[in-house]
Amino acid sequence: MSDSIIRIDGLSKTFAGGFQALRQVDLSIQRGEIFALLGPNGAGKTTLISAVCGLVSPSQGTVWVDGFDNVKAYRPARERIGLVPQELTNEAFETVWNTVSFSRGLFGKPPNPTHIERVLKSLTLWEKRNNRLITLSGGMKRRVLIAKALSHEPRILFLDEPTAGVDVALRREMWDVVRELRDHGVTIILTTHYIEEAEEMADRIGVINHGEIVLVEEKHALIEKLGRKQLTVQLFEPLQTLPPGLATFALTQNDAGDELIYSYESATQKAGDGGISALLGALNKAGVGVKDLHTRQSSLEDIFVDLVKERA
Ligand SMILES: Nc1ncnc2c1ncn2[C@@H]1O[C@H](COP(=O)(O)OP(=O)(O)OP(=O)(O)O)[C@@H](O)[C@H]1O
Repeated sequence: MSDSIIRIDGLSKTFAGGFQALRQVDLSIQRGEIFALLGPNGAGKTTLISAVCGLVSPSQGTVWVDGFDNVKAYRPARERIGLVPQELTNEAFETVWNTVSFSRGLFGKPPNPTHIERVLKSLTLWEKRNNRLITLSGGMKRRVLIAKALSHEPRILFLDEPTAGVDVALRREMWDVVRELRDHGVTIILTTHYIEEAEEMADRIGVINHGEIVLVEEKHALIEKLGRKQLTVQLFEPLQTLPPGLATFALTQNDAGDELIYSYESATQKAGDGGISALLGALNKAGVGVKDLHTRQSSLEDIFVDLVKERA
């Protein structure tokens, strides 16, 4: 058997109003991996994380955290988990040092300034330790959230949408931080809407929809499946028939005949017909005037819709 740090068995959650947010979820998280949980709004990601962290009580099923039942052995299970929420709440006037130290205290752990110092240094927050949170940049605030979650030395870190609404530079910075934590042996579970984030970070990807895990797959296998792109070629003149030189390409035309739509695999770029440059060459050779080009990658939303349709 592989080494699971979290095992979720038959987990269901029906809220008081009767809404079923989780349906018989079975999932194992491997020790030391980065697992990305993807799903559209309302899919059940936060409910699932909350149930694992013991913040939502399941209607059915069991969660094992490092061998501890998270209901019957709540304390040791919860102690192993750090949870990074999306936003800081109500601590604007507290200093970085105090807020991170206080988080440790919430787990009943004795003060350990050496650990807090190590965490702050590893997140490049050490220079800011006496700053009030209100004076920090957005990126620094996100790092404080991670520092708080690491203050009690958890082995597992949950990150709920770690880069929602942040710019590209900061997103890359967050990714580096997460990777470094993994290199130090922390198991990471993150939720995200960004395919790019999952693509960049995750060892494995799970997709949840309508409270059901619809797929769990090793990243590379998933990207092979999902990474489709579309190139739309706008023409100066509508084409009545495709010139023979274009017959080898997987093209469709719009009704007006002035757009050609070409689908190809983005992840591998291994189109058997030679790909975009060959297509443009063939258009040129056939004397077809190209007005404009657009590429479009399947969005996560598209992918989910496809996944759900496939499994309907
Ligand atoms: N306390 C609650 N009572 C009733 N329904 C709830 C409660 N909390 C969540 N839900 C519902 O459960 C479903 C799943 O919500 P959840 O927050 O887990 O989704 P999510 O995948 O995290 O979505 P998002 O990406 O929007 O954060 C939603 O339809 C939500 O309205």
